Amino acid sequence: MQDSKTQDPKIIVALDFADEQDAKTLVARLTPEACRLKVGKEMFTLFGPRFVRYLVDAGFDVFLDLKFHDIPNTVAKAVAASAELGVWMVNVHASGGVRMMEAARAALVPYGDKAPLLIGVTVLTSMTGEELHQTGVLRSPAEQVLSLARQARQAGLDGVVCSAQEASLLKAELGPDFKLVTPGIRPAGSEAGDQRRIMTPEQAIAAGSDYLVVGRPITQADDPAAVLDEINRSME
Ligand SMILES: O=c1ccn([C@@H]2O[C@H](COP(=O)(O)O)[C@@H](O)[C@H]2O)c(=O)[nH]1
Repeated sequence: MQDSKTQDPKIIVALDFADEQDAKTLVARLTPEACRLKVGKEMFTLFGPRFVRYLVDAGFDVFLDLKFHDIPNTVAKAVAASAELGVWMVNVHASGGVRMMEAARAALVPYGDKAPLLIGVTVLTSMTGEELHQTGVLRSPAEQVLSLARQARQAGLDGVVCSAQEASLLKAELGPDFKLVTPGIRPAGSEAGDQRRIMTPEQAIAAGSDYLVVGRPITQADDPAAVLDEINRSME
């Protein structure tokens, strides 16, 4: 789905709430001009497609972050089901392989310019190099991210999820049009929590991130809309 908005908000607010009303209260304080929204595994498991449609109907671009990873046929069907929800972006794990990603790409062809952006997850931003090694991958995170991003581009995906720490490398290697979606964003002074490969919003934009996923620094703030405004202003 291409941008129909005049503005192109860079921040994607990660709605990770156990309570649907809490999420809706936050959403009521946000606007589609100031941010996009992400629904992940927690809220989708609790509240399902109905909650996604609520956000789409409210005019927000929605990133459905379910990180599909399965056999090609199953992933293709799941990606097509996501397109039916009218989401703006959907993702699959790039480590599922080129054939799986090609099947996902093909499943979106019938949707034409209404198809969501299709993005490959590379190495989770919560992972350190040591943790990656423990999974059997002996490359550094940057090397593994680049390898998976190359496969994602080969399969025709629109971009990848990576950490902003890898953004300048990927922009240099894969060009300006391949979208980089970067979680692990932490404004200076905020808690890293379980994230490990982090950057501030200003650093992420300077490194070449196209979209910055920000969850807890906004959703757990006393005034989430004010924090979002501050982040948007810091990136101008
Ligand atoms: O590599 C990844 C992929 C996805 N995520 C998701 O982004 C948000 C980040 O939330 P914070 O509260 O800002 O840490 C969360 O929904 C993750 O599931 C990621 O962090 N890293």
